[in-house]
Amino acid sequence: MRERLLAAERVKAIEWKHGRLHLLDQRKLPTETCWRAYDSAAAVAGAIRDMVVRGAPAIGISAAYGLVLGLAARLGAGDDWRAALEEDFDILAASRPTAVNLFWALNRMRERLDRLRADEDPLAVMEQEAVAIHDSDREANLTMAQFGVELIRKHNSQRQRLMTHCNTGALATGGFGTALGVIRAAQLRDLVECVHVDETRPWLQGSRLTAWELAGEGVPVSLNVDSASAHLMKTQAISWVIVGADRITANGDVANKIGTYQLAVTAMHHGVRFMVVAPSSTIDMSLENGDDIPIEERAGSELLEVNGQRFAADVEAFNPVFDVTPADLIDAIVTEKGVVERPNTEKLAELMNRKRLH
Ligand SMILES: CSC[C@H]1O[C@H](OP(=O)(O)O)[C@H](O)[C@@H]1O
Repeated sequence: MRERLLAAERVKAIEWKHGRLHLLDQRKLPTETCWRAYDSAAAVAGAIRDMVVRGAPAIGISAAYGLVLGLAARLGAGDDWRAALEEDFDILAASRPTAVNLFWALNRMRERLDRLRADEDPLAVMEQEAVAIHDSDREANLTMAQFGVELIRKHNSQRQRLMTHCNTGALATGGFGTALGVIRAAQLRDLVECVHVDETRPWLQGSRLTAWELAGEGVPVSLNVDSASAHLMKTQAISWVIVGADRITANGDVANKIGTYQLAVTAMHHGVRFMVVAPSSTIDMSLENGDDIPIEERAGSELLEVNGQRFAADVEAFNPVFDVTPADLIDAIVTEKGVVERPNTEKLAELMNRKRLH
């Protein structure tokens, strides 16, 4: 399966070359392919904030490269670069609040910096660490794709209908995707009759990004408005809802794109299995449950304006872009360390004690 996924790879969102970070501007997809080059930590923080790049793992990877860019500038200034670099850590950490992968990546970069030996070149070491974060995410996705497709086959080895929300593909990660990685693997194992894709308002990650990623690889896709997902689960034989995550707490509660919680409630009501696919860098054991996950609220203009046309004047807009799904609505959490069925605190603690495979 690993080789077949590698052979099928068509899409990437992040490239580090010649000491600069190149990001595919996801605000322009699918109608325009526009790559942007970044050469400072502040500019990368802006790209994360403005969702040029988005998706929990992709945000973490981009922040790691952003820190390398910050270090290059600080070393060049010749001042006490460690103290000056704190400003870059802070600006990157402030870019978006919910995806814990951002903080996991910055912490991993800080830990490597703290282990720097006098005979090591700081820039070379930190660039290697950022590349390692990127590569390990790709490897984790290949592993999770295999774990997830085996879980699907365990319950049903025939072609079946799957549902997904938002975008969890190559555009949201270091490659292949998390939930979309499982769906890609299911397609390669001839297990897919149709993938029902929620358009995922207001940013339309589903209709603009997921439909584009999957259709471009011949995966049968049916796009639906978010409010049709309950009707689909009632009237179609959907076997799994498969989604990603931005932060998973110690008890298995999951923060993910707004709309995920109601999908889970509806899935429980209709006997549809619910799978969350996320690398262990998404698991935040410092939070006991999902009540404490910071939920990002974005500008009301994302709801009230389209293509510069404002829908309604003087109208308040409530625009939280994540919600929290309680662990008891989740059938399985798939990570690169293994699969946790019926997640709870004890099972997640055991999983996190396992050695990372990549
Ligand atoms: C592979 S995790 C992707 C995760 O991130 C998305 O949020 P956003 O597009 O706002 O960064 C969404 O929650 C996805 O599940």
